[in-house]
Amino acid sequence: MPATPFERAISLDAADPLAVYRERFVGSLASSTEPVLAYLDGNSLGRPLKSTAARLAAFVTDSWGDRLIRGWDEEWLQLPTTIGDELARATLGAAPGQTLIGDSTTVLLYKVIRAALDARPGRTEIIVDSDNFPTDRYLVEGIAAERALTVRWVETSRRSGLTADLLAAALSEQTAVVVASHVAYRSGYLADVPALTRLAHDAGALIVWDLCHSAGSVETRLDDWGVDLAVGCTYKYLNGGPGSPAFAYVRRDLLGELRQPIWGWLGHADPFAMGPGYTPAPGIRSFQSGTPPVIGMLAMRDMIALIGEVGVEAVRAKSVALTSFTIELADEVLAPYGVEVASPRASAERGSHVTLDHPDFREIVAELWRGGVVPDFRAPEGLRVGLSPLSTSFTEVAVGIAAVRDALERRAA
Ligand SMILES: Cc1ncc(COP(=O)(O)O)c(C=O)c1O
Ligand SMILES: Nc1c(O)cccc1C(=O)C[C@H](N)C(=O)O
Repeated sequence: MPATPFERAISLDAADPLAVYRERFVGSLASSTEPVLAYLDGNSLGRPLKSTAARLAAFVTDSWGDRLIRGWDEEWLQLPTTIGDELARATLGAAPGQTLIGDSTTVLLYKVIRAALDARPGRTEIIVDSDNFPTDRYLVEGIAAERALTVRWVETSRRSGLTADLLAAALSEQTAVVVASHVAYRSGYLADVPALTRLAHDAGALIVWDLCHSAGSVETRLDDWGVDLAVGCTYKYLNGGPGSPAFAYVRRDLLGELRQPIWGWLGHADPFAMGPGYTPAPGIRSFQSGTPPVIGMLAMRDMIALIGEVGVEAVRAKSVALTSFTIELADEVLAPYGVEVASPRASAERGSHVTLDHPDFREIVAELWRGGVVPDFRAPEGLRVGLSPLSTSFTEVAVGIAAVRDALERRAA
């Protein structure tokens, strides 16, 4: 008799070389066969690592409490670039000196898009796709209005993403900047960053990549891929906690050329001179504006170190195994109830979440949350299963899919 989904999940967990890391997270399962909570939303907010509790407590007593104002000179002012370089090495594929932590994703995106636009004077269009994340679309609309430019919309479907063909058809000698997501927030579509970057460059444009849904779960090789600019959040697969600051990558040879628009004192070459006039700092520090959010940067350090320890290839392999298992169970268990897979079936075209469509999912997700199964809902009818490679088990996936089946079954009865 073929194994049931639960039996298969238990064997997959038993054979998973990364399973040992699950116990490092707060709220991880005591036993893989009896999950307390099937947490399937690590693509929105990652679980904290247990080591983070001690790191935060020690910061209050030893660092903030003991060093007080001296902490700025001794360590804190350097943290945006120190942690930026740690992140660059562990998962971004970027050499030191090009990555900065600070602000929110939205604010950093604004800064890099504006800087890129100003580097392409005379060009009149910004390209963005219609299913990109709202903040990306709204920023592009706002910046276009601010600068009297045109938004060239590329129509993407909520089940796919920005392909090379679609981008090639939209690019022209008027394109100044393209704004694109590496992993689409709804479908999980994984864009071909090197190919799209080459296309943008061939048209003389710059391209800004939103890495929110890939950083920490999908390998990136920003330097090798010739990426111009990239921004991502740290509260999803980098487990930095709610509202942890974002990161920005600016390719080294653009650093002298690009000027970001928010001229604050800590982006100045000599902030403590407090002199007249703004002279940008050399290097990536010119993308900083104000005081770094030090407390918010601490937790991600634990996850960056863990990804470095495990290796991003192993993290990606587990992510692919989890998303593949989710699709396998969706086809087997949920398709008979009319559920459709709204994510790419080819793992090479998929990030670390899977979206399933059904007209009843809005209500069903609310029921699931009450019952200890936590995916999320994205309109109009998508249930997103977020698979955080180092903290999600195959059994959590099986528990989640069974709960969805039970909810659909109750409706059918
Ligand atoms: C692709 C993408 N961009 C941006 C954001 C959010 O930006 P912010 O951190 O400024 O809220 C998210 C998630 O919230 C996202 O998924
Ligand atoms: N950033 C979020 C928030 O502040 C509240 C609730 C959810 C989020 C998210 O991260 C949403 C997520 N980026 C998405 O892809 O939908």
